[in-house]
Amino acid sequence: MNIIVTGGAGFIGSNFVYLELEKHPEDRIICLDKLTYAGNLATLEEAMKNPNFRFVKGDIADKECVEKLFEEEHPDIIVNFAAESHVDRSIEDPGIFLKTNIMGTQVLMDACRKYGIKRYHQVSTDEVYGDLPLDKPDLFFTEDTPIHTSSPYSASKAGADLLVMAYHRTFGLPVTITRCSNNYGPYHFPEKLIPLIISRALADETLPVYGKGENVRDWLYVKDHCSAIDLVMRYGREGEIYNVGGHNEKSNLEVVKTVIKQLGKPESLITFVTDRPGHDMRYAIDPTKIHNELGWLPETKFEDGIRMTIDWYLNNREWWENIISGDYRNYFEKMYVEKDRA
Ligand SMILES: Cc1cn([C@H]2C[C@H](O)[C@@H](COP(=O)(O)OP(=O)(O)O[C@H]3O[C@H](C)C(=O)[C@H](O)[C@H]3O)O2)c(=O)[nH]c1=O
Repeated sequence: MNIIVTGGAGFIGSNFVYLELEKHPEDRIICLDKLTYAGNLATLEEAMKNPNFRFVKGDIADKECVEKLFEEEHPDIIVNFAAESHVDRSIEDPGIFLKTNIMGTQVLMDACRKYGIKRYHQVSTDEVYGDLPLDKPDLFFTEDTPIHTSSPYSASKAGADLLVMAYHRTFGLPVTITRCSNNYGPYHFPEKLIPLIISRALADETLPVYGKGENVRDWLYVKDHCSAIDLVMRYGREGEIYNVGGHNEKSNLEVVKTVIKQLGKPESLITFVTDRPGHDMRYAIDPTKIHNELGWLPETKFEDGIRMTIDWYLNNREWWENIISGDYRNYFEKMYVEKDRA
């Protein structure tokens, strides 16, 4: 099969490219990526050596570029990872989130209708469900939980999900959606909590924790997430949504302290900073449906996953040091350090 992976130079997309090349050597993987600040060709260096892999630089919201690729590659499956994903950035500047996450999804699906495909798979997020309270630990997001978004980011992802389901109902497009909890693992861009804490702790810099650090996230090792997507896009039922979660709920402070401890750094680096506006309190996923229908379960315990992740960052310093020594450093200072002083 020919599979177009959009956003394949980003965090989850690149992990997915590697999983597909290894698990399905019979398939051809075409990566379409705009190479925004969060995309990185260095991440795909190994994939580039594989004759079954092709990289194309382009924007999913660019109709001409997308149609040209469909004409060249005759894809069977499209997996859409391409998205602006950072909640804080969406609060600063929502426009690009709507353009890429919603309009980009529309352009891709229109191409699917025009040229015909076997499956369009949308990679979505549990943030579309909003949040859960801390004092009701037995509540989880299921696929029937109503959409209730908090940030421009989650609203844009929810808008895209609604559009995907509308294309299924109205045009009969063979679609599936997965909604995942927070991913962590190799190639995670160091603006996100875990890699940010690792990279800053290694440099003995302050570690910004929003509010009191009580917010809870359900951490999912990225490779487990990728294997779930692989199953759903091949064997999931058309028109269905599948939640993908790790059952690894941790408060942000717990996560930060775990990383600091493993790196042998002092807790005095922790700095409590102004909270994120509209900050979701708790995410927790019930993955019963994907387990019952497709036999998927997360394989990686948080204790193992975080150790592997820290080791990866220790062994791949060049990858993230190149990122944080560039423009991103200025962005970070503006977003966190100045805010902290205010
Ligand atoms: C960057 C940063 C974050 N935080 C807090 C904010 C959150 O409660 C938690 C994780 O934040 P992060 O921005 O890494 O991830 P989320 O906002 O939970 O969203 C992530 O997971 C979902 C599922 C997606 O869909 C998003 O695309 C993805 O970015 O740590 C801090 O306390 N300090 C910091 O410096």
